Amino acid sequence: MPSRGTGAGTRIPRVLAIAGSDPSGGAGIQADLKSIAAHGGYGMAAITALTAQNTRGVTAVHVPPADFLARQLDAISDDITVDAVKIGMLGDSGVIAAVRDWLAKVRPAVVVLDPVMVATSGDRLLQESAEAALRDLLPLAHLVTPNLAELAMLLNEDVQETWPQALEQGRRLAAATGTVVLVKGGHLRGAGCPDALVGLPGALSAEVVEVPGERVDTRNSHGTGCSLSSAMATIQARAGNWEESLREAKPWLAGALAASDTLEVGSGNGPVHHFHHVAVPPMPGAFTAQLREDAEAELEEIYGLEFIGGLVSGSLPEDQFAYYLAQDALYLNGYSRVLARASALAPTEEGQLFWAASAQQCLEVESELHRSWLSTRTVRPGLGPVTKAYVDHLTAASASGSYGVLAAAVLPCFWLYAEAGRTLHARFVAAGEPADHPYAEWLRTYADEDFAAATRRAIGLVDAAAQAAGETERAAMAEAFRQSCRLEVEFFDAPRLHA
Ligand SMILES: Nc1ncnc2c1ncn2[C@@H]1O[C@H](COP(=O)(O)OP(=O)(O)OP(=O)(O)O)[C@@H](O)[C@H]1O
Ligand SMILES: Cc1ncc(COP(=O)(O)O)c(N)n1
Repeated sequence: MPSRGTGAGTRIPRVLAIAGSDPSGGAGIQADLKSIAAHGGYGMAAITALTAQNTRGVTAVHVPPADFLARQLDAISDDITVDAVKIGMLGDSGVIAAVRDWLAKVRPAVVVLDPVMVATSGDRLLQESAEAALRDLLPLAHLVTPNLAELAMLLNEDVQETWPQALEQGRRLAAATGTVVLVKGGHLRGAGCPDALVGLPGALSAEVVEVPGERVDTRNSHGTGCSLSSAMATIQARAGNWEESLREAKPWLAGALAASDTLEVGSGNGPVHHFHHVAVPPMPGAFTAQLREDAEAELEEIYGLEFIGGLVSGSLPEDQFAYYLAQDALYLNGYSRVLARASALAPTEEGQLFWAASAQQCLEVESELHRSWLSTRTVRPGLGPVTKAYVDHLTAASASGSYGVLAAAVLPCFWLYAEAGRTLHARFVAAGEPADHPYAEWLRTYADEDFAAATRRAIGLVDAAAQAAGETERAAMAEAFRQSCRLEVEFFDAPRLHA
């Protein structure tokens, strides 16, 4: 019999699940394949039985002829080296005999046996008459992973209610079979959810190696046993150490349970999220569409500001307009510097060119402000508190070292300004563009199609940066954008408060 239980050293372990099918994807081979892939293995599946089930329970079981399972197993081992095997639902004694023969012939380096008998829903997944045959199969495994009810059934004993009693039962099963037993605390009561490896003297670093865990408050535990045993087989093929394998698999499973709600699968005991640790990049356009949705409140606030109302109607006091222009000029100078930094950080030449051109354009607009608008005005306010806060925020974003964060921080000055400008101009046109309007010339500058086009390109660049970013960086991008939106609102409100 194989006794090593280790296939250490394989780079991508080739892991075979011999198990039943759960068409709803939460347990059985479907869970096994996800779990194997989640741990970096190459998954294979020989199907022992078909079940009709969902998160509420099993409605039918069909076990194909055992000969056909033998054909599947031979087809695999005739061609492929199997680094680890995970065995789940077996159905009946004919299937068990086929698996036993194949194991004896091939002797895979790692064999994990999850003695599936009854589903979480209470439905039988192994004929009662096959229980003895399953017991006889245990010594062919290197690791057996029963839940508390299965542990008791395999020993013909009562189900244990306390953890120390369960561990004692685990010892008896290890002694009876000569394999390492993983005693699982999933069905215990209480806040803790421990698991423990129990082995004969010398098999592990101690006779009982416990890995503690917190109980995750969820009813989505469908397939946890399948997922854990497949994870153990896959990690063991690499690590060659059961204790290390459990220490890696257990927190992963806790994360999969904690993230299970995000899947929204079924109305019963739902599946766990096997790939909770893998970030999925947003679809093109999705990140910036969300930013735009989040900025709606700020845009509405801008439209409601006294400054904006006065600018459109012409009733805005001149000193407030002058203050606004002066702050705009000061802001643009700082803004140009951070745009130049965005150009320096941009990952593509297209982005580099765009931000550099925008930085230059900004300085041109600033000098035009001085030439045409500020030179005729006598009031020269210094750097206002909002202007300073906004430029400081952008400078901090440029010092963050993240191109994505910086690009997101500079975006509202394009986007909110372009949208607000378009609306203001439309209102001015709707009012008949009165000739004696004091701010007519200024309002006309808002109808700039080149600026609208530049805004579209800036949005595209931020979206591309979001797709390339990880989840943490994307969250920082959204936060930098949101803060700039707030500062846009404050910037338009500043003349009322500080002029
Ligand atoms: N609520 C939970 N919080 C954290 N871990 C859990 C929870 N429920 C189960 N587990 C873990 O899931 C794994 C499977 O344990 P369990 O005792 O439920 O086995 P099982 O009954 O064979 O699984 P299944 O529910 O798939 O039949 C163990 O590692 C266990 O600690
Ligand atoms: C095909 C198949 N194999 C195993 C299980 C056990 O999983 P659970 O106890 O979580 O229902 C299952 N329900 N279906």
